[in-house]
Amino acid sequence: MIEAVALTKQYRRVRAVDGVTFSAAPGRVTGFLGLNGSGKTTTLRMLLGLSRPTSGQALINRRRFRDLAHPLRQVGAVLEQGISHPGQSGRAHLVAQAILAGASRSRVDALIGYVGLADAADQRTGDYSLGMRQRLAVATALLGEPPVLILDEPANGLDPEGIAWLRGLLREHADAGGTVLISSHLLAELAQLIDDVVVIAEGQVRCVAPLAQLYGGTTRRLRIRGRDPRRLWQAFEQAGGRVSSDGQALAVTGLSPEDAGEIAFQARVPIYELTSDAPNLEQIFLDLATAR
Ligand SMILES: Nc1ncnc2c1ncn2[C@@H]1O[C@H](COP(=O)(O)OP(=O)(O)OP(=O)(O)O)[C@@H](O)[C@H]1O
Repeated sequence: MIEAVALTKQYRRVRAVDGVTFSAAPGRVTGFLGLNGSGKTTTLRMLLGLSRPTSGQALINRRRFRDLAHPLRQVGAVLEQGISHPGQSGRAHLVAQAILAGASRSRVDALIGYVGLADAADQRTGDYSLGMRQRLAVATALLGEPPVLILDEPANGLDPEGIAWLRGLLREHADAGGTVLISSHLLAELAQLIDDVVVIAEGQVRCVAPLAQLYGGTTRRLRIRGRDPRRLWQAFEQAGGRVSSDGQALAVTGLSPEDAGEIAFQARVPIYELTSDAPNLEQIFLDLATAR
């Protein structure tokens, strides 16, 4: 469990984080979303004990990071900065970090395979691609088998295969009862991955909701073509839908695809096409992240 309670960070003139309250629950992947400079990194650094809050509380499993008995066994972090010495191999880095995390050599070997670095483990990390460095950072975070994972923009530098890998890994972690908090400035990048959303803008929380609720709040538009458009138009309107036409197809809002199909069937009009606009997630996010 991760909790931010009225968390605030004031730098000299900048209030980077301003009364932020949210929680990330076990068994869920929580996306922490905001545009550049919105306060994500500052919040995560406070949760990880790397920056002291001006006021409010940053808690991991109900304790401040510095009060955790075995921090590396309770929380794993992937932060934006490079974590390894460029001259060191990935394996050497993990072996050194394993000592701090109280992890065994066999755990290191297992993690190298788990994050897909088996072929690159003995190369200098200075020669790693950004994606390989992200994989190494994830392996480092997992060394102490922590139930809580905090990741700052981990999808940066990953190709689609890497993102799919990360998605599988974090889902597995949450399904096993772990807590995952993952930041990004792109909602679409996380849409397949997260259960809950926290949107931050100008240091303040703008939205805390399950992802499904963000989707649900938008009205989907159906595009429908059938043999008798005029009859369909009437039938949809009678059922409470709002109908317009672009000359080729009807655009219908206010009805679900299931309703529209049933209504066409009742009206005995064969349907040639029935598609539903996917909600534009990036637009929903931008609206939230830029609203005042
Ligand atoms: N050490 C610091 N001293 C002064 N201001 C800072 C410091 N760290 C961050 N800030 C300011 O606080 C605000 C929030 O920064 P933060 O890095 O938390 O945002 P972010 O959402 O993580 O952005 P990004 O995605 O670009 O990393 C910014 O205006 C930033 O300039």
